[in-house]
Order: sequence, then C-alpha cells, then structure tokens
Amino acid sequence: MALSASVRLQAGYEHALAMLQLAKPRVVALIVFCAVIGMLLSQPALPALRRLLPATLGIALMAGAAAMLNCLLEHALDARMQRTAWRATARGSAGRGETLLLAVLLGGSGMLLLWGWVNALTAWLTLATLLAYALVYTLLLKPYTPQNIVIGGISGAMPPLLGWTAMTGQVSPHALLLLLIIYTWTPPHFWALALYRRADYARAGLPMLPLTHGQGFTTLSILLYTLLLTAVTLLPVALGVAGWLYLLAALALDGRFLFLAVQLHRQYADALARRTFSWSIWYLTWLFAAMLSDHYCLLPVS
Ligand code: HEM
Ligand SMILES: CC(C)=CCC/C(C)=C/CC/C(C)=C/COP(=O)(O)OP(=O)(O)O
Repeated sequence: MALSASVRLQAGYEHALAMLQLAKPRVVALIVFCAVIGMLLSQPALPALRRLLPATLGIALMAGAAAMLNCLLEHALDARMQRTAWRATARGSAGRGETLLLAVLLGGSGMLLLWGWVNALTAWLTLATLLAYALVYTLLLKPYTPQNIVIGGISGAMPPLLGWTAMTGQVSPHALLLLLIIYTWTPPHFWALALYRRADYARAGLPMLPLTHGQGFTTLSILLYTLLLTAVTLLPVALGVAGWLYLLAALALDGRFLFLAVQLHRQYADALARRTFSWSIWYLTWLFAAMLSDHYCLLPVS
C-alpha cells in the first residue's frame, strides 16, 4: 500500500517535471534575463521590488505559456524530430486538454499580474507577443516560409522592450534598440541550429533555410546577419547610451561570433554549427550583462 503511494507520488512528480519542460525553461530563463535587464536599464537606480517582481513573474509566466502552446500545436511535428520527440506532448503522455488548461492558467495569471501590478501597456504588449509566437509564428510562418524566424523573430526580440515598458509605461528609442539587437541576433542563432539539425527538419517537412536554399546560402546568411548584428550592437555607443565597458565587451563578443561565422561559411562542419549555436546563447547573455554593468559604471566614449 505504502509502496504504491510512493510509486504514484514518483509518477506524479515525473509528470509535473515533464509538463514544466513544455514551458521551455532554459529559453524562458534567457528571455526573462533580457527582460529584467530592460527593466534595470530603463532606470538610473534600482527599481522598487514591488514593481520588478510582478513584472518579472508576469513576463516569465506568459513566455512559458507561449512555449507550452507551441508544444501543444506542434505535437505531431515534434514527434517526428529527434530533438523534440521526448516532449510530453509529442509522446502523448501530456493530454491536450491538460496542456491547454495549464497554458491558459499560466498565461492568465501572468496577464493578471501585469495588468494589476504593472501597467496595461505591458500587459497588452506581452499578450500580443504571446499570440505572435504561439499562433502567428507556429501556425502561419514556421510551416510555410524559410523566412519564418526573420518575421517571427520580432516576438522573441520583445522581452527587453516589455521590461522597459513595465518600468516606465512607455516605449522609448533605447528600448527599441535592445529589441533590434535580439532581432538581428535571432537568424544566426536559429540557422546555426537548423544546419546541424537539418535531417530533423527534413523529416518534419519544415521549410528551414538549409533545406530550401542549401548549406552555402545559409552560412552566407548567417555571416551577413552577424555583420549586421555587429553594426547594431555598436549603435548604443554611437548614440551615447553605452560607454567603454560595453564597447570592449561588444567588440570581443562580436569578434568571436564573426570568427565562427566566417569559419562556418568557409569550411562547414556540423560540430562548428553546433559551436556557433551554443556561442549565440553565451553571446546574448554576456552582451546584456555587459550592457547592465556599463549602465551602473558608465565611462562615456566621448
Ligand atoms: C523566433 C525566434 C527563435 C527561434 C526560432 C529559436 C529556436 C531555438 C531552438 C529550435 C532551440 C532548441 C535547441 C535544442 O533543442 O537543442 C533554441 C534553444 C535556445 N534558445 Fe532560441 N530561438 C529563438 C529565439 C530565442 C530567444 C529570443 C532567446 C532568448 C532571448 C532564445 C534562447 C534560447 C536558449 C537559451 C536556448 C537553449 C535551450 C536549451 O539549452 O535547452 N531563443 N532556440
Ligand atoms: C514574453 C513572451 C510572451 C515571449 C514569447 C516568445 C517566445 C517564448 C519566444 C521563444 C522563441 C523560441 C523558443 C523559438 C523556438 O521555437 P520553435 O517552435 O522553432 O522551437 P522548437 O522546435 O524547439 O519547438
């Protein structure tokens, strides 16, 4: 009797963990990190916790709900790809009703938090971001065009702007600059993965750039977007909103990204594409961390 109770408890715990994985916690962690940096950059001093906490939790809950809806809507495609076949929605261990209910609960509580404790503008913009990713990107872009992430990337790029509006109640050019950085970062981030996972995407019948336009065109596109990203990441210095600390970090991070992109284009190997994808994640983390450090000890580049 006691044994069966503990087995049931263990199974319940494993199921809860599998449901949590549907919220793509690692991706959401970086999304929330960028949103929090947007919040901190919008103020000269540390914002009050009573504003920072509901904003952070609200954005995290809605991003998790968006990811969960994506897993629900793509369960059949995910089942065909090695990388995603383990997801509870793909395996069938998560019921559709259960997943939808959880996504609505998470998204609904996030919306309530933002609406009640932050501001209406942030609540609406976060809802629009959720719908843009979960519906427009997942259903209308991803299955039909290799430019899916170039258009859909806008939703992934929104978090720092959401953080900014959460603290200020308005959109500012500085916040749009942060959005532009993630927006130009997204194609190299995703296409590097799409290259070494192209067999997966072929099995799922998704029109990703390496399949529709080939490896050479994709690596060239990665290189061009990385060059564009380098230019965009130098804009905060040119516009006087970031100083020496950020400039040095951006040059070092961009340098490594460009080095990998050039190597990838000249001598393609799956291992190099994997390294480029992995670097893209470290790149964004360090770039935003550098922006924040620079904000608190601004040494202007005059
Ligand atoms: C539409 C835009 C985006 C697309 C299509 C995309 C695509 C992907 C894919 C397919 C993976 C899965 C890799 C795997 O399973 O091994 C991934 C991983 C990841 N992405 Fe993105 N991504 C996008 C935007 C973003 C944004 C905006 C962020 C954060 C600001 C982000 C952060 C991450 C992180 C941290 C991982 C690693 C997750 C892990 O290790 O489990 N991505 N991305
Ligand atoms: C604040 C807020 C509401 C944000 C929502 C935006 C959001 C969750 C963006 C995530 C980007 C992402 C994981 C794309 C991969 O999707 P994919 O479907 O191509 O990846 P997959 O094949 O792993 O499912």
